[in-house]
Amino acid sequence: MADLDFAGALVYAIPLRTRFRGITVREGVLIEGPAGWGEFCPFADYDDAESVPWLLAAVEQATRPPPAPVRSRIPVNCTVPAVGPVRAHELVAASGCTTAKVKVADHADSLADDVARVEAVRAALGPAGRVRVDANAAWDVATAVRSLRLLDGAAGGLEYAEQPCRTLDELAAVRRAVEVPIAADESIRRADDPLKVAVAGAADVAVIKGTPLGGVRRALRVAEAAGLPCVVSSALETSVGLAGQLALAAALPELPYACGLGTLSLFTGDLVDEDVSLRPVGGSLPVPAAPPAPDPAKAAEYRLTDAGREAWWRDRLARVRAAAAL
Ligand SMILES: O=C(O)CCC(=O)c1ccccc1C(=O)O
Ligand SMILES: [Mg+2]
Repeated sequence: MADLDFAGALVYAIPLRTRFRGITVREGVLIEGPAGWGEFCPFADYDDAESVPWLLAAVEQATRPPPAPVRSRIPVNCTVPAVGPVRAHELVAASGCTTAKVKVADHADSLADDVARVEAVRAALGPAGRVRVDANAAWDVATAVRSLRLLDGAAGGLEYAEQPCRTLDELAAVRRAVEVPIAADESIRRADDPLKVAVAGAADVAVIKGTPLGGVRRALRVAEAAGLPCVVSSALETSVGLAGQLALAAALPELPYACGLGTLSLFTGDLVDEDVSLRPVGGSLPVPAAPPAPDPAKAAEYRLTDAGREAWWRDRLARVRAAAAL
């Protein structure tokens, strides 16, 4: 990969507005190549082997133009972290989205909080909106069934529930027991064979994250193998990496649901100029022809300044590059 500027990689750190997936500051690296900029941003708890597809996604974006789009705008959901009902209502009302994804099961005994959050989100969306929940594999089957019945009532009908439990067998058992459609997220990302998800009768919807799946082309193959309706979702990239996720959503043959790509609202800032920043307007995002380049002033503002931490990222990039044989 001689044409990629690994030495000139920009290491960033952007604070989040609310804690999400246990993190308060999003960190990553931007790398420039002949087709533009790519983003390498595996979460800190991912080991080198698990980070390889994240690097392949960055390399693909920096070296190859995206596949041909079949649509030019992508409807997105508002992502509601584990906040109180007043804040949840504000977030949804300010988002301009007609679909909201609500994080649930964030802590032990969260059900009363989850119900209040889901009720507030429904009130903010009105009866025509869609409410989905994401439990990030936190429940066992019995808890999932009990919780989803309650949350389905609180929502006045849930669009679907994302990854209520950890295993495919558990997802299949929940799916048989409740009316709420089931979406697989972690089960797709971490499966050796995404086809198993459909075969196991475990899900109605596949959540496809292009960054951990190794880029747009690999993710398109996973989507095809899954044989289910797909929702493209972010891994909390800046606008640079989100451009690739929009290219993926634009290239899928069918896109029946709003995508989880409105996540820049969880960030306090971005690395590109306001004009090209991928913040949803009126509940959708445009598909950029090429990834936006970082704005030098923004890159300077959010440059990771802790020297030890910066060295950790550069070292990690070198190790993952070696593991990927790039
Ligand atoms: O799907 C969305 O609305 C936003 C993306 C999202 O929730 C997410 C982002 C990073 C890591 C994990 C997840 C998740 O779906 O659990
Ligand atoms: Mg999820």
